[in-house]
Amino acid sequence: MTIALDQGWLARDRADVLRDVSLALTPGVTVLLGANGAGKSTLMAALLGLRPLSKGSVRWRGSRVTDRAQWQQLRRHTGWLPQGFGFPPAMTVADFVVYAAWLKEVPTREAEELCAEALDVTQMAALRGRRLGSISGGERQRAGMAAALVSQPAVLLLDEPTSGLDPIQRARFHEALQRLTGAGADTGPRVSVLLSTHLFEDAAATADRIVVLRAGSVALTLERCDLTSPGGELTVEAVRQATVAFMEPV
Ligand SMILES: Nc1ncnc2c1ncn2[C@@H]1O[C@H](COP(=O)(O)OP(=O)(O)OP(=O)(O)O)[C@@H](O)[C@H]1O
Repeated sequence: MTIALDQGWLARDRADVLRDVSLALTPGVTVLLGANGAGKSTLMAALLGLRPLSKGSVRWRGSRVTDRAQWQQLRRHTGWLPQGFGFPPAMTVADFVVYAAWLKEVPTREAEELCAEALDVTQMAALRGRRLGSISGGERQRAGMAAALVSQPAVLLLDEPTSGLDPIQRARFHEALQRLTGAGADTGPRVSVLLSTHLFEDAAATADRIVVLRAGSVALTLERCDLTSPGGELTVEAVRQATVAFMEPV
């Protein structure tokens, strides 16, 4: 199952925030790199239908998304962890994930099991009774990821989920993502993840492919195999060398 943006243009205040962007999300992790203001969050908002395109279209399961029912279908099958999301501090981790399941209209009889699975994948089960205001930033981001994936979405949009996390919490987040999307994951068909970040380390640890956005346009697309060493390893330095020139201002 894929979500795609076809020749998407989005103009605001006389500037083009997105300029003729075409991108198809396929199973695995697509890491979206780009300088501040390149349009990463706007691209996610466009995929979710939160920003109407001036030109172009979003496609879901091969069809253009045009009417309300189609947008509802897309949203039902898409999880989203927005950048700088405000968490209700008094809510427990488990209640937060249950609430997300309710918002996504997960049937009650399935909700308990799916919440437990989401907490397990994100390694948050031991913290299920803790209030969101009493856990670390990294744990909150993993709770946010659990909430985003509780409805078993086909597509998961993660907007700078590792921003502000220390190296250990970043590694825990990478592990959670690998548990969700990696070979042998027992969550059924592989999820298509779009993860925006400023960290080459995120790309090296998680990317199946890398897309660099520059001034609202796709400047570079690379598959993991384009960058890996003969031993199959993808280093931070290899990501940096391949991408940094494409992030310079135009
Ligand atoms: N609501 C808005 N109205 C007008 N311009 C906007 C709006 N939202 C974003 N922009 C502009 O669109 C451009 C892209 O912003 P966006 O937040 O998508 O970039 P980004 O790549 O996610 O940046 P960052 O890495 O800083 O999060 C910026 O120039 C921004 O000023």
